[in-house]
Amino acid sequence: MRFLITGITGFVGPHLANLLVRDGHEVYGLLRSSNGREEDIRDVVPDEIYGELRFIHGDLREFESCTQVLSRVDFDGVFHLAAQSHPPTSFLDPRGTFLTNALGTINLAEAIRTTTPDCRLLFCSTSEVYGAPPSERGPINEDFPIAPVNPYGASKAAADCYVRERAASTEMGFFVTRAFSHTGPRRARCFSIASDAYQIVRILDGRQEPVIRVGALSSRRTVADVRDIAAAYAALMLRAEPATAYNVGGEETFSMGELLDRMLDVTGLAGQVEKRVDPALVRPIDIPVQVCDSSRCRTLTGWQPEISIDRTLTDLLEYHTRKMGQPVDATMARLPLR
Ligand SMILES: Nc1nc2c(ncn2[C@@H]2O[C@H](COP(=O)(O)OP(=O)(O)O[C@H]3O[C@H](CO)[C@@H](O)[C@H](O)[C@@H]3O)[C@@H](O)[C@H]2O)c(=O)[nH]1
Repeated sequence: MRFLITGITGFVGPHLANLLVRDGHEVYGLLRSSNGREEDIRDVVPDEIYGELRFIHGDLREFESCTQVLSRVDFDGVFHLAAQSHPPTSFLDPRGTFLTNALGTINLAEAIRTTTPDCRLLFCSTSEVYGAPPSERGPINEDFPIAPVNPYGASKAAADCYVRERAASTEMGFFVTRAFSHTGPRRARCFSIASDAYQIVRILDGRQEPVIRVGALSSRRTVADVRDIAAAYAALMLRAEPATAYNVGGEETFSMGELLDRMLDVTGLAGQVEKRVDPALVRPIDIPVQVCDSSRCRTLTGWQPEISIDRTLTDLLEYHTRKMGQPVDATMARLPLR
């Protein structure tokens, strides 16, 4: 089949591209006209896969640009991953966040409807649309109320509702995924677990004093590996019901502090670093706990997470070591999983 991935230079996009190419699909990546850089994905895309990928330029914020992209190639499905995905940034730039996340999705969906109505659309929404439901209600399933607590969640909720409404009111094959917390190789260091991993690598390398700047270590999340999330998206593209939302998430729930301690343990730094709360990393409005119920996706597709949290954390540490341009061996020799 022939697929388009928006957000090909983002976090999940390259992992999804790997998987789809390996499964024999034809894969195109959408690059933003102004600053799309194909090379950005080479850190997790091996040469043989990279050679198979094709790229198209386009700007989701412009409707005409979306229709041009969709008119050029006859896609069977679009994985719409492109977004302003950082909740703290959404407080600083709510208009930009809505422009990309809400209007960008409307442009894309409307372009599909008017040019290639048989094309399926996976809209990558988020667990953030549920906000912070009381933890005594148990794991969050898709029937929980939409109640975002930041502009990022609100922008995704708007697009999430729009996509499902369009599919319910028309014949369009549009559906929604709501991924819970995920991390792994390529995770940017502005996100919590990757921020901790990055600092650990710097400390091991002697570039940072043994002090880790942290935010809310008490926050609890069901955490998955990014490669498992990509596999769920691929499985859902083939089987999802139109107008339906699917939670996607890991097996286990951890506090951010527990994950930091695991990384300190495996790198031999436990007890040797100070964890110092940085007010800049403490969010004025935060979500204390989110536990995922992804049984709808699992029952439909048979998908389940395969990668252990220890493997995920080790690969994340290795990724940031390589990214820093350091010889991997010195740091990685400390990791027992290698
Ligand atoms: N360990 C640690 N945790 C921190 C730090 N700073 C903040 N936290 C806390 O860790 C939690 C998770 O934050 P992130 O992993 O940065 O991501 P997020 O804000 O939950 O958003 C991500 O996940 C969503 C899905 O659940 C995505 O939709 C979103 O795009 C993004 O990927 C939050 O409660 C945050 O306050 C830190 O330095 N270290």
